[in-house]
Amino acid sequence: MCEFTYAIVGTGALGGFYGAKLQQSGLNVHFLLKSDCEHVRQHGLVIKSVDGDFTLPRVKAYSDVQKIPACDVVVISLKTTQNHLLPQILPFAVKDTGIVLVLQNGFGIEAEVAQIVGSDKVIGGICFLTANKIAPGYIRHLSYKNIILCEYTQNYHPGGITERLRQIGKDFENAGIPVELDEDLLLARWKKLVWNIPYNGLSVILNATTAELMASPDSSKLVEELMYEVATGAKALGRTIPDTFIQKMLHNTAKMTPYLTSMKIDYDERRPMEVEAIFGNPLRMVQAAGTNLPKIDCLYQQLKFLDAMRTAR
Ligand SMILES: NC(=O)c1ccc[n+]([C@@H]2O[C@H](COP(=O)([O-])OP(=O)(O)OC[C@H]3O[C@@H](n4cnc5c(N)ncnc54)[C@H](OP(=O)(O)O)[C@@H]3O)[C@@H](O)[C@H]2O)c1
Ligand SMILES: CC(C)(CO)[C@@H](O)C(=O)[O-]
Repeated sequence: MCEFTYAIVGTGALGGFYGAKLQQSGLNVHFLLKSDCEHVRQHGLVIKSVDGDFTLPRVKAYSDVQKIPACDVVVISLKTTQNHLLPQILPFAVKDTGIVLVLQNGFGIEAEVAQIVGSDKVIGGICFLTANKIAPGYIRHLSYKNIILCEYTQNYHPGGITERLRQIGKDFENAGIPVELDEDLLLARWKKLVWNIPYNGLSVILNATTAELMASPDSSKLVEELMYEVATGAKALGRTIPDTFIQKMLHNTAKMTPYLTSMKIDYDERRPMEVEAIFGNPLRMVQAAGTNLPKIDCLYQQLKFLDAMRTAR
């Protein structure tokens, strides 16, 4: 089987980390950047990682997508707030026989990408990573790194384990990233929302770290109630999230090093927050199935208000 070539669309914390690991393992990786392009072209990428630091002094860095050779796998690692750019990017970056791998948080992005490239070209990846970009081309990897990979199919029907899924999985595994292949993208995405909905949302509204949210009986109760409401949403779409999964998330997060969510960092730095991908899209899908999620909806309205205030002030 031929070696896949990779394009990283958005070389920030997540794209920079995974892209650098793939290149370090010997693969041919092309990096699309915006403000950091010139710096990275000159100095490469620096990864400061709990697993060991490394530098890639030479990387193929581009600011113009039309200059990237079409690749076998195009990894979307922009913030979802920039996804309106994808129709201008993806048709150039992906080969006719290629695949688009969505590594962003949230729900419903694969369906949007399928509108651009076709539903047979889309794979979803759920990332358990804590990393930040702390300077141009400088990424700090704090903990976790594993990915769940799933085929996307129209209407999120379980997609099976395909050969191409296995090959991408192997590429990441060879790069030192633990990968799980799963058949059910919809369930995997909703399980990730069990974490992102309460912690991302409440960290902004209550101005708190994960540790602070878990230390107070009031906020930890709210976290738990929101998690159960996510499970209700998944159930409305025909998927079951077991209680044991929720209890494990609560337990693991309580033990986690105090963590400022990416939504909180975006809010504090006055950047747009990923409100639609993490809250709006899942809420709309569940509402279309006839179910309301009042606590999540309340959080969504508050976050939308704060997001709008960022540009109004
Ligand atoms: N970081 C994590 O640990 C983590 C974990 C799980 C999931 N995620 C998800 O992964 C996604 C990416 O998050 P992130 O933390 O990696 O964000 P990030 O550090 O902000 O990276 C996004 C990158 O995209 C670049 N970009 C924006 N517009 C661009 C354009 N037109 N062309 C090329 N590059 C462009 C940005 O460059 P500029 O800085 O120049 O704007 C930035 O470096 C999000 O959906 C997030 O929720 C992240
Ligand atoms: C949940 C998380 C903190 C760690 O897996 C991270 O993946 C994230 O911010 O979504």
